[in-house]
Amino acid sequence: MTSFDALLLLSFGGPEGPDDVVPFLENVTRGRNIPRERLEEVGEHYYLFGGVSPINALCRELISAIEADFAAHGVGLPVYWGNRNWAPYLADTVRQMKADGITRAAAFVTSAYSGYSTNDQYLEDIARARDEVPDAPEIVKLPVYSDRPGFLDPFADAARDALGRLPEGARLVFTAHSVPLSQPNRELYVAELEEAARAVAHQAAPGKPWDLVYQSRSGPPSQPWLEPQIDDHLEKLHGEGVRAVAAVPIGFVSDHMEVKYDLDVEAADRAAELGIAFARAATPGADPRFAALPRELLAEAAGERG
Ligand SMILES: CC1=C(CCC(=O)O)c2cc3nc(cc4[nH]c(cc5[nH]c(cc1n2)c(C)c5CCC(=O)O)c(CCC(=O)O)c4C)C(CCC(=O)O)=C3C
Ligand SMILES: [Fe+2]
Repeated sequence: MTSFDALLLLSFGGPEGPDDVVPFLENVTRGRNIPRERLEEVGEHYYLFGGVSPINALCRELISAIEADFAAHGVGLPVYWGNRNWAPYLADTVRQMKADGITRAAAFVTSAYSGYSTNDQYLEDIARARDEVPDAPEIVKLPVYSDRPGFLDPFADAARDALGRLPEGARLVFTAHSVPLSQPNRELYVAELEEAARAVAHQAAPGKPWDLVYQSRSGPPSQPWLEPQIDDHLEKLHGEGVRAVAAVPIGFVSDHMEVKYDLDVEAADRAAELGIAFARAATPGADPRFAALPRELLAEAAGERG
């Protein structure tokens, strides 16, 4: 760990009250060609929860769990937190790190996969934030971790738990955030999602069928995105006689708005209409095994540098 002097938790950010919702959505979608109706619809999801996204509280919980893991293993690094789209903004965090004398930080991102939205865009965030701060500390993004037990094992337990709440013969349905087919590195994102889903299915329900589908589609209807969407897939499964579904949000690390609304409200409603029993598996969140990942990745990254 000697080659790093801080850990940076890098996340998406979310609104913390009703007045934050519109400016947050403007930050997220600046220059991204998202239809106005879609934004108004997503705004309503946030207002339904008092304008508060769950994501910032989840980051605070994860930081506490990482700090506990560091303390238990004698790692003395401070943990910083910065976001792409809401306070604490990454540039402000980098400025604070500089003021504190940090020279070389490792970044743990709250997204496990390769792909533009899930990896490359966070690298752009780091570069932009560093540009804003004179003599900014070096920031090295830790590798993607969708194949690590610290990420997969909590999902496997959660998938088993969700199946346990359903009648026999329930189908495991993994979900991830859809992205445009034109997005750079989309193939890598999909390949890693399939690998992760296969590994969790193998642990939670060996030999049973499973599916990988998508959720939270955005963008103009004319633009093709990854499919099928979970709602359409529920209909198809219903047609095949499936009467129970355990949804596993393998594309996410915590229960943020896409999970709380798009799965727990929207997909759950659709399942109820179809007469499908529906259970949603928990995400890793602040699971100690997940919170140990930054330390494990740090040790590997430091080791590689000798
Ligand atoms: C792959 C992926 C992840 C997983 C990786 C990761 O976790 O980073 C993710 C996470 C998240 N996405 C989030 C929120 C939003 N994403 C949007 C829009 C978009 N997401 C996209 C992709 C992804 N998004 C894309 C291709 C767009 C279109 C615009 C663009 O090309 O950028 C919009 C605009 C409205 C809408 O169109 O939905 C919002 C509000 C939140 C916060 C939730 C909370 O507040 O709890 C989180 C964690
Ligand atoms: Fe998103």
